[in-house]
Amino acid sequence: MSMPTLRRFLTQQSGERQLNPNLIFLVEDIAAACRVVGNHIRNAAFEGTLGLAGGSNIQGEEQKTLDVVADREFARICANSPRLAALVSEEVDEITWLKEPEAGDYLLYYDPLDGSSNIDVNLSVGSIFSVCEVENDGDRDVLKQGSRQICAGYAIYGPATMLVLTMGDGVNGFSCEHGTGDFRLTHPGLDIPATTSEFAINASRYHHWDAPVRRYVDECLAGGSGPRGRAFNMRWTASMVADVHRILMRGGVFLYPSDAANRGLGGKLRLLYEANPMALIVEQAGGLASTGERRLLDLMPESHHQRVPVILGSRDEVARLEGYHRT
Ligand SMILES: O=P(O)(O)OC[C@H]1O[C@](O)(COP(=O)(O)O)[C@@H](O)[C@@H]1O
Ligand SMILES: [Mg+2]
Ligand SMILES: [Mg+2]
Repeated sequence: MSMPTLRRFLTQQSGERQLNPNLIFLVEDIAAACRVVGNHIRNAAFEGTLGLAGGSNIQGEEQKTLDVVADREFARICANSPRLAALVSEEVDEITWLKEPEAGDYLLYYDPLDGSSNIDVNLSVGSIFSVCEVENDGDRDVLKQGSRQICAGYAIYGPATMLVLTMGDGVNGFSCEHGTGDFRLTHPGLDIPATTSEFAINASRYHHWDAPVRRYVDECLAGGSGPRGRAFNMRWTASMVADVHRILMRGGVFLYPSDAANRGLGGKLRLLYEANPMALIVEQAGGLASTGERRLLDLMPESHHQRVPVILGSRDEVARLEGYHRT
């Protein structure tokens, strides 16, 4: 079975799908950053980087030392990319401008370490990223609709490190080969089944949920004798990357909805570097991604750390949830 490297995959796209060499450089830098972050995570006990960093980010969340390390590595490695104009990171309050933006330059949005509450218990975590293009010379607007993303992906640091990538033409999974460090195409053409019997939600928030979400989960939990007429399974890892990865591998639906406790903040997950990249990946793999009321990729961002409700995964379940929100 042929397993081309990420470089070979990116450079072999032909015809209309041919990629700009500067975008290839950037994706390779992102992959290098993910490889380095994965190594730091694996060596954290030796490097003394487990535990809290002692500060908090703009979201008021306590930073883990590895949140800070991962952010620094992304910035250090990707800043080499020739046409990268700006970085928007979960861990940095302001936008980092690397150059005067020109039309065709790139904007990189990233969550350097996702699911960081799992770090100290040695469970799967990841990094999420998204790339948009500067439209006009001098344009410093980073608030782009998700549908304008030209590339999105994530790395999962699990039993194997994997990079899952879309360049707007399907979704492909690359595994990091231990020893060479090469990312090789091991999971081409990922496709989310339209139907599923598995959902993922933090059920400890049940008492905060709105009626449509309660209805959906209650119906799933009712099993074979309930309105859905079949048994559902439930999984929640508290790492969006791990939960979305499972959905790409075997289907499912993921919910971090708006609820009575997070509505004032807009939701929990961040639009530009969590929801949008995952929404593009899920749609490109044949699934749907919604706030419950609207397609995520159509939202017009209002601020670069904006939070949103997220419901994504297998088409039939997301469509059903949207239906419950309409009634
Ligand atoms: O702790 P909760 O409420 O279950 O939230 C878990 C969610 O928060 C997140 O950890 C947020 O990501 P960060 O670790 O980047 O802040 C998601 O990965 C995950 O889905
Ligand atoms: Mg995150
Ligand atoms: Mg994070």
